[in-house]
Amino acid sequence: MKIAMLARNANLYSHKRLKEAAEQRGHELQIINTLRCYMNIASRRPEIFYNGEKLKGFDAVIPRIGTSITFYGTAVLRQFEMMGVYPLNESVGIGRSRDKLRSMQLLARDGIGLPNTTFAHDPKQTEEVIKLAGGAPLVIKLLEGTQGVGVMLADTDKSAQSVIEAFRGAQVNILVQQFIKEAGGEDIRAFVIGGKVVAAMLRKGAEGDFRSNLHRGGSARSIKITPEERATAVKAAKAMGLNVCGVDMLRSSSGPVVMEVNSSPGLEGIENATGIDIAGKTIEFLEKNAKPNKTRTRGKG
Ligand SMILES: Nc1ncnc2c1ncn2[C@@H]1O[C@H](COP(=O)(O)OP(=O)(O)OP(=O)(O)O)[C@@H](O)[C@H]1O
Ligand SMILES: [Mg+2]
Ligand SMILES: [Mg+2]
Repeated sequence: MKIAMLARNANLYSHKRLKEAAEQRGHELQIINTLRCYMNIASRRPEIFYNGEKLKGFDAVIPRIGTSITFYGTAVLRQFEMMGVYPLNESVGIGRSRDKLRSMQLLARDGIGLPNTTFAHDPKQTEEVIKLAGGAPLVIKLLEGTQGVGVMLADTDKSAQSVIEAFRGAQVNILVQQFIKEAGGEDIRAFVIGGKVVAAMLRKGAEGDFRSNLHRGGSARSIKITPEERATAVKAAKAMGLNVCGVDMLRSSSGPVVMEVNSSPGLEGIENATGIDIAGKTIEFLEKNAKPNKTRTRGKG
């Protein structure tokens, strides 16, 4: 196969591992800097150019699009889709995953367990929103945060109110969510490839932090998840329309609840914690599925 990987930094662990895994299996993998691609949206003749040359002959594309370039990155990926190149994850699925509210709505529709979540535009509804989410303690999240930045815990209704009002005043979109205290600062990352959980880890936040993100100083270890957790992760991936993703869940007293689904999950934490060759499994998935014009998005946008 000839594989394109849309990524900005070729030296990141995940990117190096995917390249290595592809080459080990006899494929060619070209790292393409997403922001340096330019496109010709010509009628019936979609083209992408890179460093002055037309990109052609690719069987598959691996999107590793950072959250800061979602708009341009998904446009470049969509152009590959229009050309009939098989995407590891489709542009539509990535777009969904980048908006927490949109993701939650899709997951809720499919009956997937979620923390009680509320959203409002009008600052006058703050009190109602707090009540609807079940009252303090509450978690307040920026709609487009990542790596745990922009996730806050409000201990009282009063502090929740002032945080919500501050963000609303600054025109920032937020979610207000029930705090799952019984999770004890731990969450589960289930790594899904092609409708199966291939690895799972338990992440624990740094001392005194309720956020378990590894980027915030958390630690991780391999765990065996329950059949219910496994089914929830698989269902969440399907609801989002993602072939490869990291499903983050909390262990609540009423079973697993999904916090978010990451469409470009990092490989370093999960490979180190579990010893599982995620990069190899990803390339294997492409070997089985990457056929020309197999993308479902093609023609749908
Ligand atoms: N409702 C909640 N109850 C308890 N803990 C929570 C809740 N929501 C988030 N957390 C904790 O905060 C962390 C960060 O939250 P979340 O994953 O939603 O944010 P993020 O910034 O998008 O992170 P990521 O880098 O994983 O995309 C979670 O991993 C979890 O440990
Ligand atoms: Mg996120
Ligand atoms: Mg998270």
